Amino acid sequence: MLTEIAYSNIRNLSEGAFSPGFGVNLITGDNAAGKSSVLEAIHLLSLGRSFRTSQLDRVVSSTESECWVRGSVRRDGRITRIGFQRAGKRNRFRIDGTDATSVAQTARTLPVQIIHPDSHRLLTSGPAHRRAFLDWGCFYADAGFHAVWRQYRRALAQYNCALKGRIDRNILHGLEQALAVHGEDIDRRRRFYLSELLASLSSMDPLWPEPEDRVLVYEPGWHVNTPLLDALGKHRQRAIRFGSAMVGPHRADLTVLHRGEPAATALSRGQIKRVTVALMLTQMTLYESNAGHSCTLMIDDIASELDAHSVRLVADAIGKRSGQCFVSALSLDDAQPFMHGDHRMFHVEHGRLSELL
Ligand SMILES: Nc1ncnc2c1ncn2[C@@H]1O[C@H](COP(=O)(O)OP(=O)(O)OP(=O)(O)O)[C@@H](O)[C@H]1O
Repeated sequence: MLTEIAYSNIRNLSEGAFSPGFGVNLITGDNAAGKSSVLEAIHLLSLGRSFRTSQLDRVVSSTESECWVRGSVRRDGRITRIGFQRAGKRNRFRIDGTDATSVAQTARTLPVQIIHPDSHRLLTSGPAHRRAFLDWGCFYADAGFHAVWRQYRRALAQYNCALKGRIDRNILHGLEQALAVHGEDIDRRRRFYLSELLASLSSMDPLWPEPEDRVLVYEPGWHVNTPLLDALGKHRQRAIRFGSAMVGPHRADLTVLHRGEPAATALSRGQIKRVTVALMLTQMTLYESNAGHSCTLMIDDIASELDAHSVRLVADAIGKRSGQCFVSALSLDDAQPFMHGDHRMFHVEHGRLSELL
């Protein structure tokens, strides 16, 4: 768990620090006070990226050229200090006073999961969101996944360059072999992870409308009964025409069906949000039971578009797990359903955070 956090120049947060508690940490404040920016700081500390934008420069205070976040993480009685700095176009990650070799190190030290107003895009937007969801689970559940995934991405980038004729096309076949080996490995790992996730889904049944009608369909990104190498060869001419690989795990998808129809069109907006929360919480609790330690959960403005009953269901589902959680809300009234057990309250005003005692 995160025991200390300090930050500088994250959007409207100039400089600040606080000590969150083990249970629920409520962060209240008016619109534009800086609540989401506090959660963004924690997200940056773990993953070096924002959950709101892919352009990190937007996160740095507009009048400054750099930002940083530092934190202390306690696990099994040991404290690890981690840090993230964005200066100019450069990101730097630190662990216990030395540069981290990759962001995977800080991500594993402080696993985080965030549920925010756009999380429903997991169901309503393109397959990239669902692949990211699957790969989040694989990354934390499977120590070997990240290395294979990187090898695949590297081979894919080279393959796409060769398809466009930027490098020698004679190497296409060799690259297809590398893509097939790593791609089938990714697929095997995703399938294994998914089987575990499916077995755990029932723990969040109260959040699903008619859970008995729920079906999740995984599509690997190429024809199921064909070896990936053959599929790549078969689609090579099309790939040359479009300048990118047509098949492979980078084209995978996971469709959630409700009564046989895609949940994105069969369910209401509020139901989609509940199902999204159910999927993300299942993923987190699965991680926590496999890893034996908790993940830091952040919930940004959950009340938006959910009725009181749905908020209560989400709060009950969250209350079942023990572990650190940050909840942002406009008022203490909105946050009331989450105030169970051990909780601390913080208030943000014009980018300044203080604890409510
Ligand atoms: N790069 C930046 N530099 C300075 N301020 C910024 C920057 N990016 C955004 N802001 C401002 O920071 C403020 C805080 O935004 P934030 O989204 O954290 O507020 P919030 O409390 O979560 O609001 P809401 O309840 O409306 O979601 C806003 O006024 C926003 O315009």
